[in-house]
Parts: sequence; C-alpha cells; structure tokens
Amino acid sequence: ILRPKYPVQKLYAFSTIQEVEINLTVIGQYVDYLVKEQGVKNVFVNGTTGEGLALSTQERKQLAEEWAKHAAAIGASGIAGIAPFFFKPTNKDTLVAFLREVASEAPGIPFYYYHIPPLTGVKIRVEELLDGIKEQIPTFQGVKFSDTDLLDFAQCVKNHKEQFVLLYGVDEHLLSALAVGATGAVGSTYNYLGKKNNLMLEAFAKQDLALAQRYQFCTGEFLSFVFKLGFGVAQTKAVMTFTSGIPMGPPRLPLLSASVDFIEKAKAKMTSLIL
Ligand SMILES: CC(=O)N[C@H](C=O)[C@@H](O)[C@H](O)[C@H](O)CO
Ligand SMILES: CC(=O)C(=O)O
Repeated sequence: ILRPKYPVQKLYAFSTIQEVEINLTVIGQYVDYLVKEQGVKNVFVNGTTGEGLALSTQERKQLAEEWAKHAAAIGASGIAGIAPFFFKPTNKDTLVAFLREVASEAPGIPFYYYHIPPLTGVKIRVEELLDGIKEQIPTFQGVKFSDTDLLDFAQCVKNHKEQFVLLYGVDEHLLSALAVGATGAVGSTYNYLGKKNNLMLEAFAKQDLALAQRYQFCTGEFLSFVFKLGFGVAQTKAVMTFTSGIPMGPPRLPLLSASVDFIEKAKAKMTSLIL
C-alpha cells in the first residue's frame, strides 16, 4: 500500500514516475474489508503483493506493526523467509544454513520458507529441503509454496503433512494442490476473490468436486484473461482498488502503475464472471 510522496509528479527522462511512500492510514479499513467481504482469516504482510522487497526495513516494520494493531493481534503468528536471490544457494545445505540464521533471530516465532522460484530463481526442491530441517531450524513450521511443481508439493505432503503446514501459493492451481493435500493457501487473488475461494474450499471439503471446479475456473477465467494483458503486482493493486474501493496506490519502481486500458478491461471481465 503505497502513495505518491510528492503532490507534483517528478519528471524522468521518458515518462512521469512518482516516488511513493507507504500509506498506513488505509490498513484498518483494509483489514475490515478482508475479514468481512472476503472471509480472509490471516494476512501475509510484506510479501510479493505488498512489495516487501521494494521497501526499507523501517517501512516493513511500520507496516507489520500497523497490520498487527488492526488485526488485534499481539504480534506475528509466524515469519517467512525467501531464498537469497542474487548470490544464490546452489544446494540444500547452504539454503538451510541461510534460513537457519534468519530464523534464529526470532527464536520464539514459527518460521516458514517462502518458496517462490519464479521470482528468486532458486529451484532447490522443497521435498529435499524439508528432509531433516527441524533438527537444523527448531522453529520451522511450514512452507508457502508458490510454484507449479505439484510433484514436489505432493511429496512434501506425503512426507511431512503431520509435522508442517503446507500452504499453496499459485491461486489458479489451488484445487489441484488441495487434491494432493494442501493445508491452506496464501495468494494475491484472495484479496478480491477470497469469498469465491472460501466457497471452493467448502465444496472441496464436502467432496463436491464439480462445484469446486466451477470456483477454480472462475479464478482461472479471470487470470487467464489478465495474463494476456500483462499481469503483475501493479495490476493486482489496480484490481484490488476497484473491487474493494480502498486506494492501494501506485507501485514502487521498477514496477509501473497499471494502465487505464488494463483497468477497464479487467473490471469488465471481473463483472462478467459467473459461476
Ligand atoms: C508471483 C506471485 O505473485 N504469486 C502470488 C503468491 O505467491 C500468487 O498469488 C499469484 O499472484 C497468483 O496466483 C496469480 O498468478
Ligand atoms: C500473496 C502472496 O502470497 C504474497 O504477496 O506473497
């Protein structure tokens, strides 16, 4: 959630780009919206959608505190870490050693590995990573798995479902992940399709696969449409803005705001979605 830092746009060489600062004032309203309108039960703060990687440590702390305050929580119920993505770990042991250092800074808080190879470029299989990880990282609690390798995910479930929380993070594939035993889901589309996805979870739990598929196809229909227009975090913010009415603001560089053309088309598509 960002907002322009200056009222007047700064001029850059080829386009107008705004410097943006975080906007804490809308978080209370945002929490209410997620809970009441979308049935969202937990929030993943400073992740991909919240542009955590584009924020300073100070900004991330401010955001986490503001979310915790409005969510009436005393603190975080968990923290998550991604793999280092510039100098990358090339094997499981170095990745575990890295995560262990991060996790040990907060010894009382459950730690999750955020597996997102499309963005980190680190493709070390989670099945392999989880093997023996609890001995190395005592606070290890689970994985947010944002990849389409459902064999890797299924192996994680098969070997560790009792021990770890396995959250799936590719929203358009969630039903497939449920089929192999996902514990839950974390994703950007639950900001605006949360209600439909909760109904999908319910249908799946009642073994009504045909109904669950219709909800999954709804997410798929929307995403497959917007993917063709160019879809990323900036566009997600635009969709969240028009569905919730809460201003999510522009993204921070190198991302650029969604175009008016994108917003119009995405809005029309969203309105046309039928179950
Ligand atoms: C790369 C990315 O942003 N992944 C998100 C979660 O991790 C997902 O929620 C996707 O935004 C969503 O599945 C649409 O592809
Ligand atoms: C949505 C999500 O999973 C993220 O922003 O990291």
